Amino acid sequence: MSDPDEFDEAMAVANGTPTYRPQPRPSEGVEDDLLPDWLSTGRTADRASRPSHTSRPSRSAGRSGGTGAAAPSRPGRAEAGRAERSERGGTQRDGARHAGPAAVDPWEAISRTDGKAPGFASPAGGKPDAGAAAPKDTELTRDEEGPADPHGERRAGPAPAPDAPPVASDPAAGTAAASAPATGGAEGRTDGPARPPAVSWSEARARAARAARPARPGTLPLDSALDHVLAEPVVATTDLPAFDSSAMDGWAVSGPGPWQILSADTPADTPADPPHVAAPHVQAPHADSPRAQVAGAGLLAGDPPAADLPDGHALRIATGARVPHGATAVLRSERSRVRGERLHLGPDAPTGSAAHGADVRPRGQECRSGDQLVAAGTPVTPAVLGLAAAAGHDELTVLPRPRAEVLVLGAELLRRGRPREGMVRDALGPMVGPWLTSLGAEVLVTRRLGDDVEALHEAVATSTADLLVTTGGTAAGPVDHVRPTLDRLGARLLVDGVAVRPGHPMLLAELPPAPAPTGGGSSRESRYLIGLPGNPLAAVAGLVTLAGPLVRTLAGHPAALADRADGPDRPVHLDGPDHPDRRAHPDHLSGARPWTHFAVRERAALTAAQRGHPRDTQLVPVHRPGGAGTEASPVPYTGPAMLRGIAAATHLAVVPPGGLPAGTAAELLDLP
Ligand SMILES: Nc1nc2c(c(=O)[nH]1)N[C@H]1C(S)=C(S)[C@@H](COP(=O)(O)OP(=O)(O)OC[C@H]3O[C@@H](n4cnc5c(N)ncnc54)[C@H](O)[C@@H]3O)O[C@H]1N2
Ligand code: MOO
Repeated sequence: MSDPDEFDEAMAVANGTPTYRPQPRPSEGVEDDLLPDWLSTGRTADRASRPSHTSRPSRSAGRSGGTGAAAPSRPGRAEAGRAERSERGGTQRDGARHAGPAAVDPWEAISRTDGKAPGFASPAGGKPDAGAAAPKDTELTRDEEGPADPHGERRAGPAPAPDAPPVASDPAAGTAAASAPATGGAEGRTDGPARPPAVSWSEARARAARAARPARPGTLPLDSALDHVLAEPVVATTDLPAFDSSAMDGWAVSGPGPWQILSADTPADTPADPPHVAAPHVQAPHADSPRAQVAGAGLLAGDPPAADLPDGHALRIATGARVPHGATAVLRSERSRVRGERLHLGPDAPTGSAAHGADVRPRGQECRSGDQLVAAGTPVTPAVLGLAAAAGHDELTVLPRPRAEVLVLGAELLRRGRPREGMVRDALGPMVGPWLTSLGAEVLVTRRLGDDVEALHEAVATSTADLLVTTGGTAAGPVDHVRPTLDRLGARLLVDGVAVRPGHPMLLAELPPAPAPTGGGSSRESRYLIGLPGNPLAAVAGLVTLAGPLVRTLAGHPAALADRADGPDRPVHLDGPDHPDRRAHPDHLSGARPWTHFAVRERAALTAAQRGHPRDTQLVPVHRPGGAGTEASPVPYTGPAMLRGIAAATHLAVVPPGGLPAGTAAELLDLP
């Protein structure tokens, strides 16, 4: 099929309907000592290997997928009635335009999306956190209550002739002129301005991964450190356990039994559970210790040290309590029997129930003071937080997460209610922010800007976020403002179209430095903008192709190493742990961490042949009900404008140009 877009739509209905069953996510570990290597990884070389974008290639010769088809007009956008609706506007336009996150110091900017504002202190003396905004959701588009533009401003000019030259200094005029039909294939041109050939899918990923590096580390309190990457290892501040402690509720005993109970009030000849044993030789408990409330319970967790336990004696003890000096074992209550004032092994007690050391957790069993518990470069999971606390830490030294803003473009988008009158619901506003969060970004705000080119320019020019992600407006339509706005701002396009279906108009740009922050701003060298195509599945393709590698890099995630090592499309065989590619590309580190679901190089045989695109990589939503090592089935409803298929999918399969026969292994990308 020669028309790539016809191809895309045809593929949407070509796939069969598989049976869907839930499946577990893969889980892998994270290697030690990754971060130091990572931080020293070829920054200079990476910069040098970047394409030069200081002078952007001319767009004077058009850019298409080879069919010469005219750009499909976007429903209603050019219609007078539509413009009129837009001009009625909404109520939040001006407010929304200024509704970006307050400028804050980068070290103040590490905030949780629940609105808490933890301190993020640089070890090098950074400022304490003054708080950062919770993610916001603003709009410049219409909602159920009415149109969103109170002033009737619709600044984008009419669509120019297809071959009109770009006018970079005039955003309205340059809007459509600079946007040739964006088909992204490496070959085939029609009328309209020229674009450079789209880069291959894997080269695009590699460029995104190499574009940036993590910012300076800082410290965060434990309750704010989740999902950050450790910049320093977690080291034990003490032995764990810090003292010999009881592993069971029962009796601390000294020597072989029977034992004399250090109490006089235990009923005679009764099972010893629960005994009521006073421990007169135990020191007075702290006022706030459990013993203060439980008289006669023996030694409880949290009690101060007890006196030595004499040979041949027993003392009631609870799980977690400090084992007194002189005790040789803990005898579980269910394995004991009390007769009068003496404690015996119960009739069913297994051999060794009171052997030396039985049911005692010796000091240092888990670690010694100074032991490394978690390596630098490891993502902070809930378990890491727990371990860090157990090991005596109140805060962790981590890399800041990249701070992202989402700009949703399109005046045809409804924020609430049912699609109607040529308008569609905004499917990307609710999706892109959480997707970026799952990748490791801190999403500051999602703004809806309609088709207002000036609002877009202002939003991009004034943002202090590390990463801006736009949706829509990447193609050739009259109100596709993203590329012209980047031109106007002097941005460098690092990726200008990708040979992938869907999603070929996607782009990645490095923005000029942020405006001088008032009260804070980014600590990073650069700001980036990812332009996601407006077709929803194409936007997903942009997220996995560009946002995944870039965000992982900015966040310092070890999986970014594999992204950076990516290159031109090539077959990948990483089946064995000793395969040289696998050693060079530590993709096995990506694991199933909360925001690292984009494991790379996972593979599965496909149950159905994939015709593939003649020139471009194709990303195919698949479902793999059997989990790792089993086949993956393409799902139906995967047209570029559809999300039904991807919502049912577990992965995106990477189908190289030319397709794959059934049963052939395809690379799989995990989905969040
Ligand atoms: N002449 C050509 N026109 C188009 C080409 C092409 O090669 N030549 N490529 C098509 C492809 S493929 C894509 S993808 C789109 C990308 O266009 P934009 O990034 O400019 O996106 P829009 O035009 O704004 O929107 C496209 C489509 O998606 C809908 N949309 C946009 N945003 C949302 C949202 N937040 N939620 C739901 N749906 C959204 C929008 O209504 C349009 O239907 O360009 C093609 N054109
Ligand atoms: O089909 Mo478009 O490839 O980017 O959705």
